[in-house]
Amino acid sequence: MKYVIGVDLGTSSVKTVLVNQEGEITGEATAAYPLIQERPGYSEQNPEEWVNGTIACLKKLLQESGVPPEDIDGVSFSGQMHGLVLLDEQNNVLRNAILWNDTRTTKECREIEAKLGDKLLDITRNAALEGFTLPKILWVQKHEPELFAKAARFVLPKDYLRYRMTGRVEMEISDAAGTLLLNVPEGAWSEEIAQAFGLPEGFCPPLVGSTEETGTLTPAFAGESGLSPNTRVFGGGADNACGAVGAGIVRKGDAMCSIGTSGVVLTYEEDKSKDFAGKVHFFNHAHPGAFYAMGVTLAAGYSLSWFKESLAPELSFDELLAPVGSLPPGAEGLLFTPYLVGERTPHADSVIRASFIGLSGTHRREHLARAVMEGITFSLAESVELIRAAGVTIERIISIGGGAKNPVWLQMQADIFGTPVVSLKNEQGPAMGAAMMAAVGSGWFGSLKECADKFIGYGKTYEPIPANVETYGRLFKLYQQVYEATRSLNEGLQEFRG
Ligand SMILES: Nc1ncnc2c1ncn2[C@@H]1O[C@H](COP(=O)(O)OP(=O)(O)O)[C@@H](O)[C@H]1O
Ligand SMILES: O=C(CO)[C@@H](O)[C@H](O)COP(=O)(O)O
Repeated sequence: MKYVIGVDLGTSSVKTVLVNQEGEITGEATAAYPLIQERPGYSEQNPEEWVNGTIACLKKLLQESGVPPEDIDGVSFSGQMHGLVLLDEQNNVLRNAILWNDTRTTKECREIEAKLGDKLLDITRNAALEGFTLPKILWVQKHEPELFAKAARFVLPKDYLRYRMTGRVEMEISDAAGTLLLNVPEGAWSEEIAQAFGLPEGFCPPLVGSTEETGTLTPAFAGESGLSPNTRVFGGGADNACGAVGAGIVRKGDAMCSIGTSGVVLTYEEDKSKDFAGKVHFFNHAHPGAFYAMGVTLAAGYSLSWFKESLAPELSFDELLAPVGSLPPGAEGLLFTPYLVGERTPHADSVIRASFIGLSGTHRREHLARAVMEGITFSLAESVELIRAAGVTIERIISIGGGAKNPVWLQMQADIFGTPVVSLKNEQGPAMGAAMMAAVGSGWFGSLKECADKFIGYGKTYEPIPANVETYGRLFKLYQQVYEATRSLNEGLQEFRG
């Protein structure tokens, strides 16, 4: 039997999975690493931690599985998006990586908008957000000019890890899409943008595709990890592209709803001219020539885990949610907006905070829990609405993440989105998507579509219940008013925040 490895380089940990030719996970290892948060809004990591964590995982994977290294055909990656890793001429790391959830770059975003005007959307198809990479580059250029003068190129987190494994500096395209330096429809670096911000020649590394081979392991990395130096290494993808591949979102009409710590609604797109006016992200997919549109709710599962930790830490999620199914849609007049850490889609707003609206003396803990689940789903429904408004037909939504573990929530998603919602039989997340890229790269399948047909099994389908769809339609209109109604209140409260 042959194997591939998927490496999911996340924000809090790296997870590696060993997958056989049947698509079965035969080994798994994770290693955590810290966030460095020196000031409010700052979020950094030391790239060396990613490399050390990955080596530890690979060693464990080999030891525990007993699989001979020569039977592992290939390795590929899923990466936390947008993080800036600056390299000097010799490819030494110049400073800690500045991560996707670092929000120090509001000024730089406004500068990008002022300098590029309409060209920003025409070329990158995305709005300037603090999380993206170009604003981080401009921040270093402005605040650390001596260090920036030494910067020869930049890479993203998983591309740095791949460089350390192969010795080749390349950037994979689905991840490059989140830099604001890529011409997304053309799938090529935008020289115009690089020049507009005075970035040196060669600053953007050569692009590679997700299933494209990027060499084999260096003898040094093979020695440290225990893998064979003949192991082939493939491009990989942005974590959301890998999540989509791992959920089988590789065909027109397919959409994904992921409720993890954050929440994502994502649709597969083939038309590169599709115009979302920057209201949702539009990125290159891992499938060559394809794209995806994506809306993000920053505190999705996080809102429910905050609620559980604050009000019922002694209960499991299943215990907390057990009474929720007997309540009617709307939790008897209670709405929740999930803005615990600000929001991204449809309101890119770091100041807004969450609200319960309509709280009454008759409400009990289960009403609040239901309102939180509904509020998270309404927020994701705003992304669904924006994507549909651009003319996209969504035939079914594959639901993944912690939120897909609860059948009441899956039915709620079908009723609020007004679309059949399908769970996966054996969900493995972005690491599986990464392994699938290695499987296709290794020649096991002709395409990611073929691989998805073999590796991914669907579970139950939840059909929308017409009476609930009607009730939620009315509640959604009220929910959508809460943002504007609470915006200036939150601006006023900002000075009192800890
Ligand atoms: N049994 C459950 N029922 C409903 N929601 C759950 C359950 N378990 C976890 N969750 C939700 O899923 C979230 C975690 O999802 P997960 O996909 O593991 O997130 P991540 O990988 O981003 O940490 C939690 O914050 C919680 O809101
Ligand atoms: O910023 C984005 C996408 O635009 C995030 O999806 C990060 O890529 C999240 O990484 P993890 O939380 O999955 O580590």
